[in-house]
Amino acid sequence: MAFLTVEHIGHSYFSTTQAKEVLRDIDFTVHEGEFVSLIGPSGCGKTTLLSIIAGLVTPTEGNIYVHGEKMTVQQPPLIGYMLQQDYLFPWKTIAENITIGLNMMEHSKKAHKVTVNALLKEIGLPHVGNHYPRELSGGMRQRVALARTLAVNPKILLLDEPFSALDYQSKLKLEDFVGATLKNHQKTAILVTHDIGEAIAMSERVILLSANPGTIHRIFDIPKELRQLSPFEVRQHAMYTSVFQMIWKELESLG
Ligand SMILES: Nc1ncnc2c1ncn2[C@@H]1O[C@H](COP(=O)(O)OP(=O)(O)OP(=O)(O)O)[C@@H](O)[C@H]1O
Repeated sequence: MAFLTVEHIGHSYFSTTQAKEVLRDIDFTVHEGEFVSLIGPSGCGKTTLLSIIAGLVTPTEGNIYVHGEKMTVQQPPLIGYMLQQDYLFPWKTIAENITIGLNMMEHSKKAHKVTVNALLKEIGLPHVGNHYPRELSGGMRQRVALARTLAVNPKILLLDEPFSALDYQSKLKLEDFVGATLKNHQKTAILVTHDIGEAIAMSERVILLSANPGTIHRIFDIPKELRQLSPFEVRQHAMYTSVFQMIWKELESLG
């Protein structure tokens, strides 16, 4: 059974004078532990689709199923979000920031401490728990944001351009880090990105949306040879350029 089923999703935004159809008949499934990317022209509805999957927006048409269960806005699945900005609270320490989601759950403070320490170690920042976000670089802050997301053990991770605010070197390092960490935790993830290279490097499948309204134009299966590599290694592989050119050509054909 598919872990996530996106079934005939359609969405329109309504104002007092008009309705704007943003998504039409979006249909795909994601398996447990799979990493899928959404790409497409600006304004084709990628963020709207993520918000629908997260249960933040009720679609005008269609349904979302997680593990076969129909999702409702009243009872959304436990979703982890990673965004372009890290949204760490500047007045809280790194450890307190990681604990924010955990505090809403019924665990003891001692259990929180164990989780936070394990995550700090995992993100390679074991000694920053008592520091404040302003003392960390952009890449380090995004690693903390990932730890905060993983702390609540979400069913699905939704990544909305989480690397786009970083310099190129930090972006490549963080792609590798996030890819390895999510694999390690066997998390199912959906990434929205404008960077075709990033989508190829991180994903098992790339879904290309066309715009006005957003529909699925084509789904690309990333070759097995690339899927076994880290994102950085994928970018060095001989097959990378041909996959890039194939997706680029399709994206260009959309105008
Ligand atoms: N709350 C809203 N109310 C009305 N229109 C909206 C709303 N949110 C988004 N839109 C419109 O819906 C369309 C799709 O927006 P969305 O942000 O989902 O696209 P996107 O593919 O993520 O864009 P980008 O790649 O530029 O980030 C756009 O035309 C946008 O202006």
